[in-house]
Amino acid sequence: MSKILIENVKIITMEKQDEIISRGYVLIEDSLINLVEEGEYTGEREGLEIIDGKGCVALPGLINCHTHIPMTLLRGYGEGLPLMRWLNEKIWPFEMKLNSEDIYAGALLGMIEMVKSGTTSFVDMYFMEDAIAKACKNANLRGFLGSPMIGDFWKQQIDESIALFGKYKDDELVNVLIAPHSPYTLSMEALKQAGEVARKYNIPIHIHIAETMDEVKIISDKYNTTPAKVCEEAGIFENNRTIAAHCVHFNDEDIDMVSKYDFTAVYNPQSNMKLASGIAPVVKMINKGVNVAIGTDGASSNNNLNLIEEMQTASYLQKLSNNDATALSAYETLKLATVNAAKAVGMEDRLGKIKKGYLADIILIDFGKPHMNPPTDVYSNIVFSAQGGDVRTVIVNGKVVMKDYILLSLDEKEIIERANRVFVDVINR
Ligand SMILES: CSC[C@H]1O[C@@H](n2cnc3c(O)ncnc32)[C@H](O)[C@@H]1O
Ligand SMILES: [Zn+2]
Repeated sequence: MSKILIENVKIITMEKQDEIISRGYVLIEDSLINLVEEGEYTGEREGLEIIDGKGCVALPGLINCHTHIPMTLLRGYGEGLPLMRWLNEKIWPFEMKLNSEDIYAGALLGMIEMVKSGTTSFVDMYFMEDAIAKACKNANLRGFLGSPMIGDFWKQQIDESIALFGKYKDDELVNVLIAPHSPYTLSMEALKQAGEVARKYNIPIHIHIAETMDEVKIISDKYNTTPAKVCEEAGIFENNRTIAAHCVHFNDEDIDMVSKYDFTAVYNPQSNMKLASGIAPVVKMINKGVNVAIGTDGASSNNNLNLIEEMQTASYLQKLSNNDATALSAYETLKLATVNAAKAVGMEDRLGKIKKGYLADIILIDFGKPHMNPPTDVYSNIVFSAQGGDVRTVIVNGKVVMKDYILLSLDEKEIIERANRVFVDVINR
């Protein structure tokens, strides 16, 4: 059995806002958290891997609820375009040339970036998810992976998802989702089938809904209703867990409707700002009881996968757009990336908190940096003052993947060089 002791550390459990252990320890046995206590560890030390957490704050690993991980390869590609032109003119022509090795290279680059900024789980949608699953295993990151259904090939794509589910159903790190791309890129028949297959296999759905006004118009012209209502009519939400990216252009009726389902709206503020898509009604959704999580979207519309930076933008944008400095506090924002995200993937009793019996996905943030002091309000310092590079140590599923800023499972230099080579190759193909 592997045992890790993190000691001398301040602990944010995310159980309650005022539940902060000012100096304590966490004992990890294999993949699980076994003890979370105040004070000194007095038990047997032989065989323990010790992590001294002095000067650090331990918190649950962050969960990025909407990504297209291999799009690190397209970072900065297709700049300055709104969504529909960005997809049609730049992104989709580039993606048509990608093979599974390219996707694997891009996924590893994304994983380095995520680990270094404190993300331990991510909810992804991309072509050839099997290559991304392989990268998850090599990097030791937790993935919730959906092979997309898009356009006319959805029947064979749904079969790919079922095969992927069969392959990984007992895996500790890889979880498979059903991923219909959106109501505007799929027929009603395809959306219905996505809902049915998700119910049959009891798999969550990952989809884009109501991202732009262009989408709202396309759907209104075709169905005379909203994108969210089309998904409801297709039975996507019925007895399914749905993780819906964007939800920017939800009206009040859409919000009331989704609040009745096991539905998570994923807020992607930087992508929505960069593509000028709009501002999601996050405060309204939370007040109506909708579970809201947070995601970066792909690195091409962001341009990074840094969830600490995303949390800061998330909160500031809601404060500004609601004209209310109390909107989406630091603590509420941290919940989007931990507790609410765990609920989104149906693992609220296993992920998103530092708690006995939970999976050992833990990060240590370095409070020794000038910009992290004085630590007046620990939540505010993490969400508003910290930078991705302040993440010192990362543990996923009880394995240390970064210790004292050094990556243990990935060769950073080699992965960056390979991704840069792939980008040039694909452009010239
Ligand atoms: C079919 S895999 C995912 C598909 O989605 C594309 N994509 C990336 N970002 C967005 C976004 O914000 N809205 C819609 N679609 C997006 C990605 O390039 C892949 O083609
Ligand atoms: Zn997306």
